Amino acid sequence: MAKLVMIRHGQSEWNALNLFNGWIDTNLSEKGIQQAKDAGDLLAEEGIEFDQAYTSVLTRAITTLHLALHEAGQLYVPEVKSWRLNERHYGALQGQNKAEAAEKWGDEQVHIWRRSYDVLPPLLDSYEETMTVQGKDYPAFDRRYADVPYGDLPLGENLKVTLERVLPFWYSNIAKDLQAGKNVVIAAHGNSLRALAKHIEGISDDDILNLEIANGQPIVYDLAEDLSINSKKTLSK
Ligand SMILES: O=C(O)[C@H](O)COP(=O)(O)O
Repeated sequence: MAKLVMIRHGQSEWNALNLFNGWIDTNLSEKGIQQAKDAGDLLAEEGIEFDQAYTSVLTRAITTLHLALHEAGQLYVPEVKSWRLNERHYGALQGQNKAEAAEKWGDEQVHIWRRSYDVLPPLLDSYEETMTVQGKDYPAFDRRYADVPYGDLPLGENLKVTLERVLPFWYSNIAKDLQAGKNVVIAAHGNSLRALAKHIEGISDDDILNLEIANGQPIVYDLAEDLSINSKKTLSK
């Protein structure tokens, strides 16, 4: 039996501003830093000893992993970062305000873009190096993606496409560790984790619309050797 813990990063600066974040690299807000530390306290209380950690190549998830592991006294745990665990790419919505988008396109359309399984958001026309929001430059695509084959970089993703790029990494790394009985922690993003939860829990394309994952609240799965779920619980303060 192995434990899999999934943590959505703490609140980001763009979550706080209600902006579509996606692949844009933003920091944790003060609240997000506290949420990440709280997640570490909860894991310490739970007494889980991790063998392997995974995260994306986005700062908000990496920082969350480090703060949580530090708080849990397990910063030494080996970690692997992969672009495949990144947030879903929000296409041309990235950097836009979610409430303003709802005023422009309607609540229902924006909800479909945010939560449907297979409707794509408006796509970018081309890869942008950086984007400027509120006078600040943010890297969009940079050297952290140098090893990703050009055609694999998204111009916008729905949850289905997100799952399709998460799954190769699940099979090549995470599932193997779990089958070997290792306890694994993944610090990632609302939608890359929804995609993984869909796969692990066998959630239907329709029901996945209703799954929300909160910032900084660890989800603990106890998994059998065939990766079926013995139990699942969400930790919160
Ligand atoms: O990318 C984002 O904006 C968030 O991390 C997730 O946003 P959502 O809840 O709108 O999918």
